[in-house]
Amino acid sequence: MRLHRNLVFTVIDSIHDIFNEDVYADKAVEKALKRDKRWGSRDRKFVAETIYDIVRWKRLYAEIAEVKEPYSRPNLWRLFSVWCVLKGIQLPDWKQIEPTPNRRIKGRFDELSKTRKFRESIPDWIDQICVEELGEDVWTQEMAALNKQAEVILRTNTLNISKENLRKELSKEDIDTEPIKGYESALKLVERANVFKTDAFKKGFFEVQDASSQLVAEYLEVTPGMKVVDTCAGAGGKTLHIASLMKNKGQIIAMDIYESKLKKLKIRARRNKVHNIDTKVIDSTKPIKKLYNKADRVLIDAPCSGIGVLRRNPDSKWKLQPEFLDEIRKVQQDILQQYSKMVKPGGKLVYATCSVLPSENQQQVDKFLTSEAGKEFTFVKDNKVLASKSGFDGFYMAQLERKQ
Ligand SMILES: C[S@@+](CC[C@H](N)C(=O)[O-])C[C@H]1O[C@@H](n2cnc3c(N)ncnc32)[C@H](O)[C@@H]1O
Repeated sequence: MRLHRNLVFTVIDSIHDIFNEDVYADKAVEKALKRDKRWGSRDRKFVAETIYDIVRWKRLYAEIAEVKEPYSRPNLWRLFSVWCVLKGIQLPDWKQIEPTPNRRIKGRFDELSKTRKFRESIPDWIDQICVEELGEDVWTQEMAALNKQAEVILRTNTLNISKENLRKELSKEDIDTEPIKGYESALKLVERANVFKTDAFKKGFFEVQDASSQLVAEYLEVTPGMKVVDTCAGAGGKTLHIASLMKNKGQIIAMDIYESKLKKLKIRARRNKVHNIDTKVIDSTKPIKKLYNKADRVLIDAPCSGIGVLRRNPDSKWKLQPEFLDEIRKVQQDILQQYSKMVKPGGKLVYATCSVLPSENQQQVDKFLTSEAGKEFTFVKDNKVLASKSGFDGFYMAQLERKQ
């Protein structure tokens, strides 16, 4: 493989932004891909995948290269050299690249690979918490799975097209997909492609959504005509799925503390031809109280550590802080206590996270069920989705029913 200077310089600038300037990796990649309109799909793939690789393996590469943060330009080039050697790419003869014997890099890689926190490139504190909560064996497998590149999964918007017809439409646009057993509306891309450019996307035939995430709306067991509150709706990934399952009939109230996210949801709803969503910003306790005892279904897709979706957001490993985890666990319990009151007697509540940590998942549900507010509910079922078992994101979902 021949390395192109402008592509590699873009990678170096981007990892500088991510590691030294606290820019989110997806934003840095977005910016990088806008740098040169002449780049073809292979160039773009190189830029995006190399940035994500170096972000994912930062700790391992830094240990191999013996560099410390904040990374100077020469040290960013050293990280890049490690990436090249481990990928089997010959180091170019450029002045930025110090001659480093491949033997030395490979030797350090073999040595460091004996220790999980280096091999899987994970901060000590996350490794420690996950071992405590999941046990050595489960965590070792889980972390290896969370370091794999995520496949692109689509959710058919069955309001507008069937899964089979969507396959045909996409194939006309040279995108091959295959169904995934056990996931009603999901299609997996055979090869990565920019699906957002397709006519099928513009016509609202699908959304990009991981297969595990697609289990959440189904867990709510909605039917057309119900009143459903999606309390942490964000930009509406799951709200749109709920609307599809309700066949556009009934009412969905999509709530979030950020108006900007709900604005994005509205744009997506229009493209999806969804007409039964009302949005409501949670700017006080008022909008919640107004809905006490009113909803057939309440979804709490709670803010969480995101440890189940590290395949997609590898930079979270470096941005996450122990204090944030403590804080978010408090928010999760608080949300459960308050928002559960919107469920009407006989109605159902689903609590979900994209984390695999029991302290954010079943322990939160257990704590809630033994509290005053939780006494009104019975536990129906839960699903602990591990990336290592499912092949998709790590997720948790629990269904509770309010007593009559
Ligand atoms: C896991 S994300 C939701 C993802 C979204 N449901 C989807 O499927 O695309 C959690 C959301 O909770 C919101 N949030 C954080 N604190 C909240 C609170 N106290 N009440 C309601 N929403 C909150 C965040 O803004 C974020 O959008």
